[in-house]
Amino acid sequence: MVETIAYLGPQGTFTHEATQLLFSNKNSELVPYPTIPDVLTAVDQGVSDLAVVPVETAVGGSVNLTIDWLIHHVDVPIIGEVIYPISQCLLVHPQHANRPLQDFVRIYSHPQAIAQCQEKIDEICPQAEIIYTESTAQGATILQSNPEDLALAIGTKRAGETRNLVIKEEDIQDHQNNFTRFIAIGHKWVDFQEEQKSVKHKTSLQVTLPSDYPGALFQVLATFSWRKINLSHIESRPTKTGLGNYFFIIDAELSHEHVLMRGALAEIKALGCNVRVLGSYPSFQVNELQSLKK
Ligand SMILES: O=C(O)C(=O)C[C@]1(C(=O)O)C=C[C@@H](O)C=C1
Repeated sequence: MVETIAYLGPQGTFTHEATQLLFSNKNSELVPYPTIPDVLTAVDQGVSDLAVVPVETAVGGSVNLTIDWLIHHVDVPIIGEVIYPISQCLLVHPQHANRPLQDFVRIYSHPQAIAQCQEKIDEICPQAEIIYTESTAQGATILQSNPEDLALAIGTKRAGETRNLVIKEEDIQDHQNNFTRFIAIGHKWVDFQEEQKSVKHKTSLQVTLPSDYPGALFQVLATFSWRKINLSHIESRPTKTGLGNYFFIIDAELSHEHVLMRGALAEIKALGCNVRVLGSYPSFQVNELQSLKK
């Protein structure tokens, strides 16, 4: 049966690339949605089998929209993640390909892509107005359909190629270690493509501390520490029930079925914490963009 996989589109986003990478061995139909809530809702409501969204970027940190929707609006487990290198390209409409960069009055892109290229923009096009879009590929689409607009877009090479735009420059991000973490969610377990090497197995937890309990967070962290379970991420997000009320989101590098993790979870519950397992899943790391070009 053909699986449907929702992703943050349109075609040519970094999320699209990450989705193709994760599911390239599958007989699947990739369906673009314009916003992160639309993607997550599609799988929550059963319109789509699986979904892929960004969850953390190297420059901007956590993608709060993704985390808040996973916590507050949908109830679908994380089943995999890929840490993927982001190569930003400067795109231009062919009609303006030979113009000097100081002629351009606008740049379209996703806020994270702009942040990743801020120094470059200040250097080559400081006069341009920044117009934020829902995705990098949406910016490329706007450029394609408005040839009269003296504008640039920042996004994937593929977004430029598929829209007949000119790739003016590649790798324009300010820092070369520019990775984004994408997660796949779904109600069914998936065998990711065989050549993918799972470098780690992670478990993501949402922990609510008991109120008025001195040192509660310290004790939660100690349950992992003395079992030597490595934590790759910890952050707090508002419970939305009142000022100062927070959940902790903790990523631990072990399967939730491992005896040590089961022990840690039991101990955290015994402390009076509420624990929700957001997912226990393989984590893949792609170091070189070359491995995608197949
Ligand atoms: O706009 C895209 O191409 C996306 O896939 C979104 C997104 C993000 O949310 O950070 C993904 C990776 C890059 O960091 C820039 C943008």
